[in-house]
Amino acid sequence: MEAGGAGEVDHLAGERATAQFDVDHMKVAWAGSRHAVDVADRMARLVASDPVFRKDNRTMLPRKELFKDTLRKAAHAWKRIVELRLTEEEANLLRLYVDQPGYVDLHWGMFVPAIKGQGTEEQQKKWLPLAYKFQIIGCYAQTELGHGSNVQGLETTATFDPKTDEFVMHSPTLTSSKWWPGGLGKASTHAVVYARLITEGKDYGIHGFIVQLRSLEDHSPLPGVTLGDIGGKFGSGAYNSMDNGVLRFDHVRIPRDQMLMRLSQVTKEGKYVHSNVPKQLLYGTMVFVRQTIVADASKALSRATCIAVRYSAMRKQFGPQTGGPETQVLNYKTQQSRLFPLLASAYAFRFVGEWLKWLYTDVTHKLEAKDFSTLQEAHACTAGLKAVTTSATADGIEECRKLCGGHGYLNSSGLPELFATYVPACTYEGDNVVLLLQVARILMKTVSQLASGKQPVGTMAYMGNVQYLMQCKCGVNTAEDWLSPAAIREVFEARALRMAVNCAQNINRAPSQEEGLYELSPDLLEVAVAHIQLIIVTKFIEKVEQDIPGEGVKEQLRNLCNVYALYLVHKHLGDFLSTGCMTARQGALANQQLGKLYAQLRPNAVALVDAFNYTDHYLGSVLGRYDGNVYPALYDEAWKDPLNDSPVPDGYREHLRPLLKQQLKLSRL
Ligand SMILES: CCCCCCCCCC/C=C\C/C=C/C(=O)SCCNC(=O)CCNC(=O)[C@H](O)C(C)(C)COP(=O)(O)OP(=O)(O)OC[C@H]1O[C@@H](n2cnc3c(N)ncnc32)[C@H](O)[C@@H]1OP(=O)(O)O
Ligand SMILES: Cc1cc2nc3c(=O)[nH]c(=O)nc-3n(C[C@H](O)[C@H](O)[C@H](O)COP(=O)(O)OP(=O)(O)OC[C@H]3O[C@@H](n4cnc5c(N)ncnc54)[C@H](O)[C@@H]3O)c2cc1C
Repeated sequence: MEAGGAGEVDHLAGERATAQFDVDHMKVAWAGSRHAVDVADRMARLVASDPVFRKDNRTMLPRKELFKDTLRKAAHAWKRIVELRLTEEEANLLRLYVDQPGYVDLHWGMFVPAIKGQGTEEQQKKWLPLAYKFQIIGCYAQTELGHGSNVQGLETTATFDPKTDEFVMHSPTLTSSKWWPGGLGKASTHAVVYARLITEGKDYGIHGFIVQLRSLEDHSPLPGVTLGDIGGKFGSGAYNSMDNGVLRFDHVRIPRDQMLMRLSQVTKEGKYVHSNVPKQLLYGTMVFVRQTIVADASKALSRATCIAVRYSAMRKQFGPQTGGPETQVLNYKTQQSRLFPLLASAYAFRFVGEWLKWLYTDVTHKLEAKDFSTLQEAHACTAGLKAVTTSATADGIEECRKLCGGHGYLNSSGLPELFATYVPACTYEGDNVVLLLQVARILMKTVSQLASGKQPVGTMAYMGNVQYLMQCKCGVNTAEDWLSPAAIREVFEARALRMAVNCAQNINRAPSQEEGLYELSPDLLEVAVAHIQLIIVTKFIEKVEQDIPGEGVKEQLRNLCNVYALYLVHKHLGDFLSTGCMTARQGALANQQLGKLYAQLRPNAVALVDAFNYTDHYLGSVLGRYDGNVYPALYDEAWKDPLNDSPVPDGYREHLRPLLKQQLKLSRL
């Protein structure tokens, strides 16, 4: 059943009637434009109405069948994209709503961007048309068995042979086996492989190479190439639809022009030439994907909160002492204090994701004009926001499962699979701790440059206001004072800066900078988190300050923004108090205001998740159904489990019957 379909009984109608804002306009605010709502709606319904894209049986499929199902869906999606002549925007949305991780994600999401970002014009002309038409399938083969985070530690070699004008790709050790790349195990014909470039006897470090892995005739691995899937992963269904793979090379030769040569080149004679650009541009594909992962975080968290809010509105437990109807669990203050910050976070991540996309596009234009000044800002923002939003989303999905009680643990709730599919986002595209330490190092560098008068820019500009922020006092006197965006912004800026300065001072006391960074790394993580939370809060405030049409929409977004900020104040009160940014009384007032905001949010909760405009197909949850008619659906769903195919289970004759007979004998004794 789909959102708002005709002829349904809406069990949540009462909830929808209490909304104090125009849901249709909120859909526009969420999606970014009316066009974005319409096109997403069209693609979601196209997928939901196509039986090939059915996914309600996914968690019951054995791995081989699941993988075949993924291949079928990917091929069918491509057929529909071609038949309907979908635009790139429509095609991306269609794939999103198919909602099954598979090789296409890496083909479009990493292989193509790697060639675009690191290939010369000539290389792009040769490879991209093949990739665009799916005449080749590509993946991104960087991580190895022995090294993932430490990219400079990769061991695969690409040794140039001037005699044949070829590179020789080789995996010298077991630990140099490529390990994890999605799509590599079974589907890809090609890969962008990251390997140490060796020419004229010298190791020039990591570079990218396009390597064909499988025959385009019969898909068998090419000579010298060992390929396979790395095995089952966490959860049922979930990321098991993806063929994360292992790859080894035994002296495999590729033409010289398959080295991605936009950033550096090797001549026919074997001379290494590095263009006058920062080496870190090699990491450009990761920066691009980290940016998309932030947008995906809001999608995953909004799905989980949509399920938990709708279910909490229909689920009833206990009731007033005086008797009468049971209470909707959404009315319990504890339920609200666990759920509403997650709902607010979904909105916060949506808007910061929108801003990050703008930043990424802006930086890309500057890079094209050979202006590299914003590269560090792009790295810090993508790495930090990726880390903070994915960690909060993974934790948030699990909290939503608990918020749905026992039924949340059923696969049919959609939450176990959503969690299992989502949680590796904390690891891939950079382990979150490793990424936060990158942000912290940049913050420490910025603090050390303050003394020399260098003015920080971009999202670190606030650090230039050091004199004021190190000594300012929070002016909040009443709970309502916490509704001031200026007050919120100031305490978040002061907290982030004071934590950074304190940490920098402690590092300076260490025998060496390196030792200080090592010893204080747990503190550095917290410094990075404080800075990134400031960015998210700031971008939400800026969003709310824009012109937002629709009755009551702006007010709801302001409430959500305040919930997000004050929830963080409450959660990290220790940081705010220990840095002297506020008093314990002001902390208590923040919490008092938070309670009032939850009460204001309560009548709008169901409508706020309706604004995500998700179909029941995309949500994939019996508990999150648009119509709220949960119990009959839960009951029906149970009977679909293969274990219920027969009333007497397989194994009865061998294992249950003898046991039961034996007990019978004993009882007769
Ligand atoms: C069609 C659209 C759909 C798209 C959606 C697709 C989504 C598909 C999602 C599919 C799911 C999963 C796919 C998963 C894929 C992967 O996981 S690929 C592998 C990812 N691997 C990693 O992320 C590894 C993490 N490690 C690193 O990034 C680096 O090794 C690390 C940064 C940790 C350290 O690098 P070093 O070179 O050793 O650098 P360091 O000494 O620390 O720093 C030197 C210098 O460089 C700066 N720096 C580092 N990284 C960057 C960067 N990315 N950009 C710019 N600058 C960078 C750093 O700040 C230092 O600067 P300084 O000035 O010298 O101090
Ligand atoms: C589902 C999935 C899909 C993937 N897809 C791809 C893909 O398509 N292509 C690809 O190339 N790779 C892929 N990867 C690999 C992924 O990018 C790496 O797993 C990731 O970068 C983390 O690296 P690692 O596994 O080496 O972790 P490790 O670095 O070994 O991490 C282990 C632990 O050590 C800690 N640690 C590591 N370094 C430090 C440090 N300097 N300071 C403090 N703590 C540290 C980490 O925080 C973590 O707790 C995928 C991984 C997963 C799980």
